[in-house]
Amino acid sequence: MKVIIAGAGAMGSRFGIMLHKGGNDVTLVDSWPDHVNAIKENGLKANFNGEDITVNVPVMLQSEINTDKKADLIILFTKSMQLNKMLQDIKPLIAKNTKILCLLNGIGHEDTIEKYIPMKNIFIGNTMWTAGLVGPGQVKLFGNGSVELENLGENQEDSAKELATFLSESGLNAKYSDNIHYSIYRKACVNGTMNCLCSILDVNMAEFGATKPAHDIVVTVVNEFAAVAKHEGVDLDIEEVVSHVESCFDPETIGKHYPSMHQDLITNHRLTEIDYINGAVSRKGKKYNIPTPYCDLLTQLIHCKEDILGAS
Ligand SMILES: NC(=O)C1=CN([C@@H]2O[C@H](COP(=O)(O)OP(=O)(O)OC[C@H]3O[C@@H](n4cnc5c(N)ncnc54)[C@H](OP(=O)(O)O)[C@@H]3O)[C@@H](O)[C@H]2O)C=CC1
Ligand SMILES: CC(C)(CO)C(=O)C(=O)O
Repeated sequence: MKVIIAGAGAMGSRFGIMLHKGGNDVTLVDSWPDHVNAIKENGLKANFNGEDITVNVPVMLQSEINTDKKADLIILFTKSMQLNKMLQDIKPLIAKNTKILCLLNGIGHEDTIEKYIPMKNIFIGNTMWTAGLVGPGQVKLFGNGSVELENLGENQEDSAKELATFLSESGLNAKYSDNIHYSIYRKACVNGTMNCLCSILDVNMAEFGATKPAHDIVVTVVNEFAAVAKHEGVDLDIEEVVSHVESCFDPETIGKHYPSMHQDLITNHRLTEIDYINGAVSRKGKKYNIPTPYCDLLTQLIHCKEDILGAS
C-alpha cells in the first residue's frame, strides 16, 4: 500500500517507521526544512525502545511536493493549527479513492477535512501511542500504544475495519470503533488534563499524578468536557474516563512521557494546540451556556505561558 504521512514530526515519524518496518511503501511529507533535509541526508534516526535505528524513507518538503503519484492512504499528523495548510498542499497526492486518516489530538478536525476530501474517504480516530522529536531527523519512541478509528462516510465500516487491520499488521494495535466521537472526547479528556497541566507545572505525567490535588483537578476537568460532550450527543462515562486519564500516571507505561504540549511549549517555545482542546470546550461551553471555568483558566494560562516564553 502506498502511504503518505502528512506531518512527519514525532508521531508521523513513529507511524512512518512502523509502517515502513511492516513492509509498506511509505513517504513522509513535512513543513520543517531542517527536519526534511536531515532525513534526506542521513535517514530518519530513531531510538526505538532503547535500540538506535536508521530508516531510509523518501521525504518531501510540504511546499515542494514534486510528484503527482497518488497515495492509497494519507495519515494526517500535523499539529492542529497546521492541518488546513497541509490539506491544501497535498492535493496533488490525493486521488478519487485515496483514504485520509486523521489522528491529531483535539476536537472538530473533521470540519476542516470535509472542505477538501469527500466524506466516503475520511476516517478519523485517535491514538495513545507517544513520540518525541529529539532534533531534526531524530525521534525517540518508547512504550506501547493503540489506535481507534471509524469511517465518517456512510457504509464505509468495512473499509474502516480493513484500515485498522492494515495498521495492526505493522504493530500499531488499531481497532475499529463504532462510536469514534466518544473516543475522541475520551482522548481529549487525557489531553485536556495531562497536556496543559504538565506544561504549566513543568512535569511529566507520573510526576503530576503523584501530587495530592491531581485527582480532584482531573475529575473537575473531565466533568466540564462531559457536560459539553453531552450537549453534542456524546454521553461520557465519567468514572471510566477519569480512570483512563489516570492510567497515564503509571511510570511503567507512559507516565514518564512529557505530553506533546510540554515538548512544544516548554522545550521548544512553540505555540500550542490548546485552542483545539480545552479552548474548544470553553468555546462550546459559551455557545451552549455551560460553565467551564477550569478549561477557561487552563486555556488562558497556556496562552500566558506562550506569551511569557515568546512562543511562535
Ligand atoms: N507527540 C506525542 O506523543 C503525541 C502527539 N499527538 C498529536 O499528534 C499530532 C502531531 O504531533 P507531534 O507529532 O507531537 O508534532 P511535532 O511536535 O513533532 O511537530 C510537528 C511540526 O511542528 C514543527 N516543529 C516541531 N518541533 C520543532 C522544532 N524544534 N523546531 C522547528 N519546528 C518544529 C514542525 O513544523 P513547522 O516547521 O511547520 O512548524 C513539525 O513538522 C498533534 O495533534 C499531537 O497533539 C498524539 C498523541 C501523542
Ligand atoms: C501521550 C498523550 C496521551 C499525553 O497526553 C498525548 O496525546 C500527547 O502527548 O499529546
